[in-house]
Amino acid sequence: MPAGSTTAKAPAKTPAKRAPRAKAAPKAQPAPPPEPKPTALGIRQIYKRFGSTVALDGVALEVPEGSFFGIVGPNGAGKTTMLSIVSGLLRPDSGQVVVHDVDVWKDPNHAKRLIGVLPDRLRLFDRLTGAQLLFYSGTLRGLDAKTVKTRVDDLVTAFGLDGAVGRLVADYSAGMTKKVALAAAMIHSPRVLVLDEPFESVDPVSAANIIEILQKYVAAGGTVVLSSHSMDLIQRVCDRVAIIVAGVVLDSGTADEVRGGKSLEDRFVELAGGRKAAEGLEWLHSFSE
Ligand SMILES: Nc1ncnc2c1ncn2[C@@H]1O[C@H](COP(=O)(O)OP(=O)(O)OP(=O)(O)O)[C@@H](O)[C@H]1O
Repeated sequence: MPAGSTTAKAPAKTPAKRAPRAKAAPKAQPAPPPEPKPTALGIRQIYKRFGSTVALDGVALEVPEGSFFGIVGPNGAGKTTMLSIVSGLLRPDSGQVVVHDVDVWKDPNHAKRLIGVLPDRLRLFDRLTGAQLLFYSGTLRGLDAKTVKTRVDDLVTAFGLDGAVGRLVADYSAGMTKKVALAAAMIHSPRVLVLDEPFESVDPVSAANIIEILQKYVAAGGTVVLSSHSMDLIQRVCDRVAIIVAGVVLDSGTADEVRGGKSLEDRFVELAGGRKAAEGLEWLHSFSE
């Protein structure tokens, strides 16, 4: 027997009672990619000239349902022209716009029921009071009087216009006019809101209020497309962005994709061709009197 070996038999181990093996948890499957959202607004190869000025040079954009979509671009880039075409106010030379599968230019009546518009140059019936204007807007959209009245009351409260609705719109300040026009654009609960510079002239408290209204609208499945010169605001509230320069979309996508790690303002300045040096105005510094 080899040294070191032992004859003592180890006591036979009574097999420990095994706990019943827990069923293996099913392997976690990677979450399927989210279904792409349907297109709320499709802008397809839009061209528009005014005489020799090319305002839109083949603009194409897809805006998914439930987006808060911001359009930025320098003065004269074509933002208003594009939003006017999208909302059926201006006919393109060629191209197509669809809103929830309805062709804006083939079926304008149907398309306009789906869209609420805040145009750039407001042409409101300003000899009406705010309340009359809102009532008129709702009635024009085919709502019955009782529904319009309820919605007018809700909108007036939401936009903080309580003290102003009895006055003529012609006497409103620029910001109040913007707010009443925005309320009028929403009264028929459209599926897409097209807003050209909605925050221009609006004070910061009212702007925050409007943003909250729009965010709730988007959370409920509505789609907002707006233009603004406030890069900070667009960066803060929009989940998708397009940068338009000289009638061409130079970049579009999620806000993070477009920013590419920079601020939206820096990216905008980069695409818009950089800042111009403020030279040649020396005469401005030699005051006449
Ligand atoms: N009715 C019109 N007649 C002639 N030219 C026009 C008309 N409307 C727009 N344009 C021209 O088309 C181009 C695009 O103008 P648009 O108003 O769409 O620009 P924008 O991006 O909205 O500018 P801004 O930021 O200054 O509001 C500009 O060169 C403008 O002068």
